[in-house]
Amino acid sequence: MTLVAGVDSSTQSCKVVIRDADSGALVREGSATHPDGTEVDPQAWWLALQEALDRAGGLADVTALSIAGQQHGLVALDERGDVVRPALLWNDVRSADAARDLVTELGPGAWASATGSVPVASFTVTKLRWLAEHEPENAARVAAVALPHDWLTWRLSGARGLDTLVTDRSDASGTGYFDPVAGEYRRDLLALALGRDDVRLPRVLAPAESAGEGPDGVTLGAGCGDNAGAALGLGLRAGEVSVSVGTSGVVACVSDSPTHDRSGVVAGFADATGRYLPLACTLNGSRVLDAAGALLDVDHEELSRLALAAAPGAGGLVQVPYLVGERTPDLPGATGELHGMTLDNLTRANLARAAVEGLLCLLGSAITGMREHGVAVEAVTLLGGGARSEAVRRLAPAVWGLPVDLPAPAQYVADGAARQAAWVLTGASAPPVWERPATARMSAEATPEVMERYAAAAEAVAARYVENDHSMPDR
Ligand SMILES: Nc1ncnc2c1ncn2[C@@H]1O[C@H](COP(=O)(O)OP(=O)(O)O)[C@@H](O)[C@H]1O
Ligand SMILES: O=C(CO)[C@@H](O)[C@H](O)COP(=O)(O)O
Repeated sequence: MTLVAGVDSSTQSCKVVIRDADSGALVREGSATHPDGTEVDPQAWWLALQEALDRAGGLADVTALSIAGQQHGLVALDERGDVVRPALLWNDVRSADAARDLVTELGPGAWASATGSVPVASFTVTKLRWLAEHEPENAARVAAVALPHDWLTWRLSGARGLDTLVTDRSDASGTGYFDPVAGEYRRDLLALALGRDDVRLPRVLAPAESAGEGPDGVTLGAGCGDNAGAALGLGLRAGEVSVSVGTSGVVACVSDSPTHDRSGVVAGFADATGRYLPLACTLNGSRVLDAAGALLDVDHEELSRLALAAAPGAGGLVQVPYLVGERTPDLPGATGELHGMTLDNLTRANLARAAVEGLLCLLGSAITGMREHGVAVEAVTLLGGGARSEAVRRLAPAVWGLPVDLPAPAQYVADGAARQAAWVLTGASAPPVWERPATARMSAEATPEVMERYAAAAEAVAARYVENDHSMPDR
């Protein structure tokens, strides 16, 4: 049996799956946690990767490996290959002003046609502008810029020199200085952000191209962004839509053609197979549930039980869950709000329900955003850690008014990376055919009034944010 490994180096943890390259059957797996925070020393990811690989039984009998990773994070390297400063992650919104300036300087239409996306604070390009403005000494030391998955692949390959850095088209498309249609970097946009363009960028490999050799002689794949990894792991076909409830919330769709949404709601990313992956991403995801559980002092199971014990609409309580600011809608400095409190409705069950409904409504607005920009959404496949919540699974079809397909909880991002690794071994024109995960379809009577009340509350939050001149709170 030929074994392949897939890694998901995500925001909160590192997960490894080891699968049979031919059938895709799961053989073993392991995971390790990442530190909290929106700036992280990449060394912590490296240590977590070693720990997760050990827990998954090591690489001695593994033939190929690919890494999928959280997108956008700025890993700035100096001439010796050392990190210049801790990485700034996709959910670090300190570059919100830089994003606004960059969009003003070029215009949203020009960004969308050049890169498929209008940059928000998550994008690497805005972090480079922030670095140039706020840490000029660090900015001057930058000799190469990598993304989390590029850096880990490079370390596994022996970190032999900046010229050996590689990436893939899916993750490059989230930088803000890559054109996914031409498959080329836009160094002019990098220079616009950093003030110079004499910086080495990872070579962009083809989907099934090898990135060289790693430990134990393992063949390395190019890797990919985590959302592209999930699409490959689920085996999403063109037109199929997924909703991931991880640290971020992501509505994504595999598409044969590129998108260029100048409103910025839909990011026009590439997928890991040569196609496209238009997606709408929220900054708030599973942690809305984590926070509600902590507030009510219950675990996830009890939070679900409480939420399902309350009536739809939580007795009038509406949570707008902008707990870490928000990206879709683009309100990086906003804070969360709880609306509609009365003596009667302020119960633990309603608080739990409002948290689950608030999260689902936020994701529902992202689904609406995708629809408004041309993506047909007839049903969605639900994944990510937050999809383990029974309340999320049961309430999603009602809040979204859509059938929801539930695959068994699994590491679909890591699975996609493993499938890419198997593809590198075949060198074929398409990834190996692995059985698609079986899904159970959940349907429910739609409760549009929940989304309507949420939309009114979210509008009030947005209006206040604009009135307050986009002030960023201390977090
Ligand atoms: N049963 C559950 N109900 C709700 N949330 C859960 C449950 N199990 C895990 N989570 C949450 O899922 C998140 C981790 O999901 P994951 O998709 O691995 O995130 P990421 O890929 O961003 O690191 C955590 O916030 C965790 O608390
Ligand atoms: O910023 C994005 C996509 O644009 C996020 O989806 C990150 O890629 C982080 O993913 P998770 O850790 O939440 O899976």
